[in-house]
Amino acid sequence: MVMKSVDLRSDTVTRPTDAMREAMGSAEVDDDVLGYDPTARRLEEEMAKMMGKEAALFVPSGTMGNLICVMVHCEVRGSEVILGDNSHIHVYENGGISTIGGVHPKTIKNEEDGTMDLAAIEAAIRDPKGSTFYPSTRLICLENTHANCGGRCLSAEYTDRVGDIAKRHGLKLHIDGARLFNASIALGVPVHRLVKAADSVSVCLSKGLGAPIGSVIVGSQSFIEKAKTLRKTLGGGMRQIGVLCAAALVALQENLPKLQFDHKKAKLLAEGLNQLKGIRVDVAAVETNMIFMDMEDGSRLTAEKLSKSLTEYGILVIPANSSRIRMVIHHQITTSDVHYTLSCVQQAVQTIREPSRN
Ligand SMILES: Cc1ncc(COP(=O)(O)O)c(C=O)c1O
Ligand SMILES: C[C@@H](O)[C@H](N)C(=O)O
Repeated sequence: MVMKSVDLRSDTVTRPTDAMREAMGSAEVDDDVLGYDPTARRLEEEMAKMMGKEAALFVPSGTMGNLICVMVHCEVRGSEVILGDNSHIHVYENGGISTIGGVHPKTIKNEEDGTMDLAAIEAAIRDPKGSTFYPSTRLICLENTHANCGGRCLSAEYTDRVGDIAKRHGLKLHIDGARLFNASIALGVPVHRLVKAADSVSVCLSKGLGAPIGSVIVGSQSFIEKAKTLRKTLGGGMRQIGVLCAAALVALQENLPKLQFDHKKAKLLAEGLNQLKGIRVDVAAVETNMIFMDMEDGSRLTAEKLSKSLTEYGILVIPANSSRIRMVIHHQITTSDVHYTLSCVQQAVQTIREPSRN
């Protein structure tokens, strides 16, 4: 019997707030292909300033933001990018950097904390003398926070060290910062400091910030000019985008301060889940808004069975694998939703583990 609906599938599931809808309805707009949409300009200028970069560009999605950044950095045929084997760009973007961008991926193992071993990064850089046979390394990509590592944060110091490697070898550094604001709030470090070493960053407005659509990429003025042309080539040149950017401006104002509460609710949920028999959660690894709930061997639990059972209570989650469920907190999840979820998981686990008792 569904008592209420709690959508923990992702922080991409939020609905625009009334304030966002109002701003969208009254947004000042113009054709952003023929000129500049004034509201888009405002958002882009605000984001460039926050990130400490020269310029910014609104793009329809984080996937397109990453693709554009990789393609601009790797515009020479035979380019190679070093990135994590568990990175969103490598796992969830349909191989776009290769199939569309013609860029060769060189993956390195992501550590549990979302980093890549620094020595392994340096060892993966191609020797320019081998260019007869090998692709040429041109870019290193990081992801902060790291989604497939459970929303783990990369420190500014680690990012700087990767930036030093890139500079030493004449490479560029891109950060997939889909949830960069979550990292900033969790670490207590301003976003511009987290990305100081980066040549480009893609930041999602449509995740924890709760905007309905879009991402923003930032970089140098010349980089963004190339990115704008490529956005058009990829079909991302849009007209009165102020309607979308107005919602993003509201999201920055209203929801950025709320991210800290998302993290607190994630911790509360993680601690409660970890008390349940048959369930294990690495509570210390819950640094931001994501929780990985693992089913213990011999518990009779599987991610498929448990997620299906939770649906009957109105709890929506996505299995990460056969014995792991991912839960993502966002600003439209209340503390009461967290307590309801805990109670439903407890009942669902008991029903699966001890069917005879029910
Ligand atoms: C880490 C990360 N990067 C990029 C993306 C892509 O963003 P979009 O879904 O807007 O394409 C996502 C998820 O959506 C993500 O989790
Ligand atoms: C699944 C993935 O593409 C999305 N970014 C999410 O974290 O929900």
